[in-house]
Amino acid sequence: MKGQSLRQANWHGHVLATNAPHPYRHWLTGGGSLTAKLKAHSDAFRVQLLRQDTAICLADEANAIGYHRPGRVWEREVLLRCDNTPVVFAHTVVPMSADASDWPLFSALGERSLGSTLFGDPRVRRGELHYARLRATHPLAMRARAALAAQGAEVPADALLYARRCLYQRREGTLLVTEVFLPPVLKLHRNNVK
Ligand SMILES: C=C(O[C@@H]1C=C(C(=O)O)C=C[C@H]1O)C(=O)O
Repeated sequence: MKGQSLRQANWHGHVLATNAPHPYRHWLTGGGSLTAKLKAHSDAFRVQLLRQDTAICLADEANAIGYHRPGRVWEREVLLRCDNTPVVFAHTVVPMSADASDWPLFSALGERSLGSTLFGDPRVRRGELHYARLRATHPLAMRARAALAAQGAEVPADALLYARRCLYQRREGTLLVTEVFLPPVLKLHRNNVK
């Protein structure tokens, strides 16, 4: 959809135009694992687990995971850190109907990257990437800001937060990953080591 730029977060089919200049394009687009990409742009990569428990999914993600209305899911939230700087707030939800055979490693991930279990598993199918600019009041924008504030780091009040979302499927299971990119990600540079 040429020319269509990023739109406000309601996720429905907003495709990042391939030609529109966008500071976050490098991070919002592209296949492959975000973990791998972040590792290539830092000397030290870490997943900081914030929470992994059951929760009620967000209103704008219920439909994407096959729920008719917001309902209980397994929820995982992490900060991805490059050289100890938080650069992504990631939020993943899995329907409660999923069983261990659908996502065998999900429940015990800890601070291992989810991506390390998704990419390279031939049974995992990755859906389309959807993009959004999150309103300041979007729950994930607020949670990202709160997570950073709890770490003593601030996201400038006027900073626009851009996110992408992708549905993964494996056997009968679905898993929805939302990655909120934090302004410091723009300062990363590809390292020459790898
Ligand atoms: C899906 C990936 O896994 C990353 C790691 C996550 C985690 O550990 O919870 C969540 C989202 C991703 O940014 C990836 O590396 O592409």
